[in-house]
This record gives sequence, C-alpha cells and structure tokens, in this order.
Amino acid sequence: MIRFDGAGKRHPDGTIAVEGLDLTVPAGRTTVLVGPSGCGKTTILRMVNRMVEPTAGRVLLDGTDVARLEAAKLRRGIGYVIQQAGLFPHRRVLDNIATVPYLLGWDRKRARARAMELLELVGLEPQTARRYPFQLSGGQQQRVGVARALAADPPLLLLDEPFSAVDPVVRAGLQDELLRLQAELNKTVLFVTHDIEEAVRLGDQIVVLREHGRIGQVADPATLLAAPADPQVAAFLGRDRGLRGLGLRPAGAIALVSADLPYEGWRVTVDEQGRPTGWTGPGETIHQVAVYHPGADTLRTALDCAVLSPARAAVALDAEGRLLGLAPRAAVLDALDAAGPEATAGAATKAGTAKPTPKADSTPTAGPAESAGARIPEATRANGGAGHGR
Ligand SMILES: Nc1ncnc2c1ncn2[C@@H]1O[C@H](COP(=O)(O)OP(=O)(O)OP(=O)(O)O)[C@@H](O)[C@H]1O
Repeated sequence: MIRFDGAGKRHPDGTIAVEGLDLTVPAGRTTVLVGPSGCGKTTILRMVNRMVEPTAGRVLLDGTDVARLEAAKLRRGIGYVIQQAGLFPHRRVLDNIATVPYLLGWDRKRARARAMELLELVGLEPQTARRYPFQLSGGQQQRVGVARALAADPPLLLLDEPFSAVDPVVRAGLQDELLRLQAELNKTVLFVTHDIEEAVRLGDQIVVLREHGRIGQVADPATLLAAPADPQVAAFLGRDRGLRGLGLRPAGAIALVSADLPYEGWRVTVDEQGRPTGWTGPGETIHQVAVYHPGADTLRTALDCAVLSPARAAVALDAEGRLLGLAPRAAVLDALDAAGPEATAGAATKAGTAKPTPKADSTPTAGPAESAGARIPEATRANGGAGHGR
C-alpha cells in the first residue's frame, strides 16, 4: 500500500507541482491518476520511487517513509514503465527485460530464463528476444517495457502513460494484456493517463486530479461516471459518461429473443456449425454480423451491435461462437434497469479482467475487435470503443 501524507513538491523556481496530497493507493489493485496536462500526475508517481523528492509531507510504502530507503534499492523493488517504453537501445530485448535481475545479481542463465518467461507472458514471440528495440513496433516495445518492469516480480508497478504512444487498436490490445496480467498477478499498480476512457477501463480506483495535484474525486469507475463530485469533475469526464458507464455493466442481463423466427423481417443465416454468416431481409442479404458474448461483453458492446444491426437487434453468441439469440435494442436498454451500477460493476470487472477475450478469439467467425464506426469484417464482434470487458 502507498500512502501520500500531505505530500507536496515545490520546484526551486517556485513552481508548485503538487500541494498537500493525501491519498491511499491500496495494495493489489489498480489506481489510475487522471487529470489535465501539468496537474502533477508524473510528479506524484515519481515521488514514490524517489525520482522526485517531496518538499513537504511524506510518501509511505507499506508504512515506511520512502525517504528512509536507499533510492537504488527502492527502485529495484518497483516496476517502472514510461511512455515509449524507454528501453536501452544498445541491448537486445532479452537483456533489456533481464535488467533488474542482473542488477539483483542473478546468474545470467536464470535471469535470461526469467526474461524468456516474461516475453511469453506479455504475448511476444520467443524470436523477439534477440532483436534490438529499434527492430520492434511501438506496441511491441511497450510490451517489452512491461515485461522488464515485471522481471523481478515487484509487488508495485508505476506506469506513466505507458500506452499513449501507440495507435488505438494496439492500445486496446495492451490494455487487455494489462487487465489479464493484473487478474493473474494482483500487483499494486499506480497508472498515469490523460485518457478517461483508459482510466475507466483499467482502474479499480480512479483519482481525478486538478491543478497542483489537488484531488477532485477518488472513486471506483462506476461511481465516478454515475456521480461526479462536482461540475468540474463532470466536465472532465466528458459528455458521454453515461455511455461509458454501459461499458461497466455485463451484457448477461439482457433478455434475448429467439433467432429461429425472423425479427423485424430479418433472419440471421448460419453455417453448419450454427455460426452466424449474415442477415437476410426483404430482398437483401448482408454478409456482416456484429456479435457479442453475453458472458464476456458489456451492455456497451451489445448496444453497439444492436445499433449496427439491420434488424435493430444485437446477435448473441454462445461460448463456441454459435448463434444464441437476439437482443433487441429495447431489451439492451431494459437491462440497464436490471440492477444499479454498484451491483453490476464488479461482475463486469470480472468479465473484463478474468477472461477479456478468449471466447471471442476462439470464435472463428469473430474478427478482431474494432471500434464502432470502423469497417466491420464479416461476422465481427462489435466493440463499443472502450471495448469488451470494461
Ligand atoms: N523540474 C521542474 N521545474 C519546474 N517545474 C516543473 C519541473 N518539473 C515539472 N514541473 C511543473 O510541475 C507541474 C506538474 O508537472 P507533471 O509533469 O507532474 O504534470 P503531469 O500532470 O504529469 O503533466 P502531463 O500530463 O503533461 O505529463 C507542471 O506545471 C510542470 O511544468
């Protein structure tokens, strides 16, 4: 657990970066710091690993003032990822990942074996190990950055806009990966972002900051979206916070109607395995079907599918990718009333973190996640911007 106790940073030129910060970052959860540029997010993060020394107050790590710990030793026990990964350009990927194990004096063989393990954990091919950072894409570099941060299995990760330099599709993939890792590893994560969408997707606790690191609100994503503390926080969250809230609710609550009969004149066609191949309607055939998985997706994804559907109904699939039923737009909206955000947010979190994609990925007809409005490949699983899960 991290505790900021009246922590502040005033720079020698008089700039106040952070003032009087009181905040608890709970162990084993993801806390996201979000706020406008210059509000002090990076400063707060760096006070934890002593890259910035507070000029007021204290930062306690598991009850110990970090000022009393030797900085180098403290940092070896904390995973740290920055924007554009910050890899050592002259070191191969394997040795980049093994940086901290080497510093901790592990023998080379053990350190490299651990690095190979991590490479796999973050979803990179083994042959990546021998490459240099410049031979990797931005998204691959970020994965290596995360692998390097995890190498010595630190209980704490500091992530400073780690995914902001990659395109939205890669970014969504990296977020999925972090959710999957976090469901497995339960690290204490302090994550900085500008992006409220990313904060809602990844955070168990979100801290909305204002100028000088002043706290606007600390809340779980569902509470934050449903009940912003004041108009300033609401303005920061943006206009479509209601829609974002749908991304926190599981799609399992939607009452389906049978797909055996035509719906609004349209029928879903299926292949021999019962997997959707298209829609046939009055004199027309459409070879695109936006699909969702009730067990893994959210109301936002289901609504997205319903909006894209010529029959005004989303197509629900079972775990094997077979046609399960139809979710009319009205049924998706009715599911909103099924339970309050507090009651459902946890379930959505589990749906999103424990198994964010495997069902979709194991479904041959379901293409890669795409954002609404993008071109939809045949029988694609629609993805409402914030994506499946959270
Ligand atoms: N070394 C420094 N000397 C003077 N002022 C500084 C220094 N480092 C940061 N600041 C100021 O402190 C404030 C907080 O900076 P910080 O980098 O923590 O903000 P941030 O919220 O992370 O910003 P961004 O989102 O743009 O990365 C800013 O006003 C910044 O200009």
